[in-house]
Amino acid sequence: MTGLEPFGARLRRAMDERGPLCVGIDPHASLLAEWGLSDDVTGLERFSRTVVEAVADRVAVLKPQSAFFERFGSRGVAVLETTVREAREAGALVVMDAKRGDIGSTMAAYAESFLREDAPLFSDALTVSPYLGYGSLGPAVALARETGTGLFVLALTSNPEGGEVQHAIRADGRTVGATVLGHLAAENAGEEPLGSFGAVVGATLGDLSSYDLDMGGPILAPGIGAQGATAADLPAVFGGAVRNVVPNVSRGVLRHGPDAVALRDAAERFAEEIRAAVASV
Ligand SMILES: O=C(O)c1cc(=O)[nH]c(=O)n1[C@@H]1O[C@H](COP(=O)(O)O)[C@@H](O)[C@H]1O
Repeated sequence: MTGLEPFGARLRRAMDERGPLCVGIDPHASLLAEWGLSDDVTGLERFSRTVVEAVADRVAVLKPQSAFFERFGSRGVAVLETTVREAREAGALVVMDAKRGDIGSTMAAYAESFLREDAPLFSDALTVSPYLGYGSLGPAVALARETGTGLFVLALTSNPEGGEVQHAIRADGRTVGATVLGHLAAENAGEEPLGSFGAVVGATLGDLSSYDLDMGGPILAPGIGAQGATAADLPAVFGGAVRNVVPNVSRGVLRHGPDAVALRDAAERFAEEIRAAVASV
C-alpha cells in the first residue's frame, strides 16, 4: 500500500479548492511552431515546463497527452516523466492520457507502468479504453484500488466517429456506452465523496439525458475550446452530474503561450466560465 488517499477523494478536494478545470498538455507540432520553439525534444521540454510552471499551482488537474511525447522516442518519454513529477510536486493531480487497453494480462503491465508509485511515469490516474471488453480492465482497477489512483474509462468520446461503437445497441437493448457507465457505477458503489473510477464523456455531445451519468465517479469532459464546445454547454450536456465533471481544455489554453501570464489568464478565464456554468445548475 502506498498510503495515498483514494483518487476520488483527492480529486473531489482539489475540485472544491481549485475549481474543476483540467488543462491538457498537448504539445502539437503546430503549437511548438506558434510558440517559436523547435519541433524536437528541446522544444518539447520548454513547452511542457512552461505549462507546468504557469498553471500547476492553481488548476485541479493537468492531463499530459502521451502521444505528443512518444513522438520523440525515449527522450520524449523522459520529458513526460519530468513533466508528471514536476506537475505533481506543484500540487496538481496528473491524469496520464495514454488511453491504454489490452487483454487482461497485458493490461496488468500497463497498470504497473502508470499506477505503481515507484514507476517512472506514476500518475494519479490513467485514461483507458474498455473496448476490448470492460472486464479486460480488471487488473488496472485492482491496482488503482491498491495504490489510491484512478482510471478514466472511455465511455462516450468527443469525436464524431465514436458513436458507431458507443451508441451501438446491444442484445439487451442497452447501448455500449451505457453499459460502460453501468460498470463504473458498480465500481464506485459506496465510495464517498467520489469514486475513483471515472468516465470520459465529451462535452461536444449535446443532450445526453438518455444516459445515466450519475455513476458515483468523476467525468472527464474534453471538447471545450478547439473542438467547439463551451463552458456554457456543460449544464445542458451533463445535467445534475455536472458537479462531478472535470472539463478538459488543451489547445484553447495552450494557444495563448508561450507567455506564462497569458497562459495563466486563459486558464483562469475558462475556470471562471466553468464555475459560473456549474453554479447555474
Ligand atoms: O481521453 C481524452 O482525454 C479524450 C477523450 C475524448 O473523447 N476526446 C478528447 O479530445 N480527448 C483528449 O482531450 C484532449 C482535447 O484537446 P483539445 O481539443 O485541444 O482541447 C486531447 O488530448 C484528446 O486526446
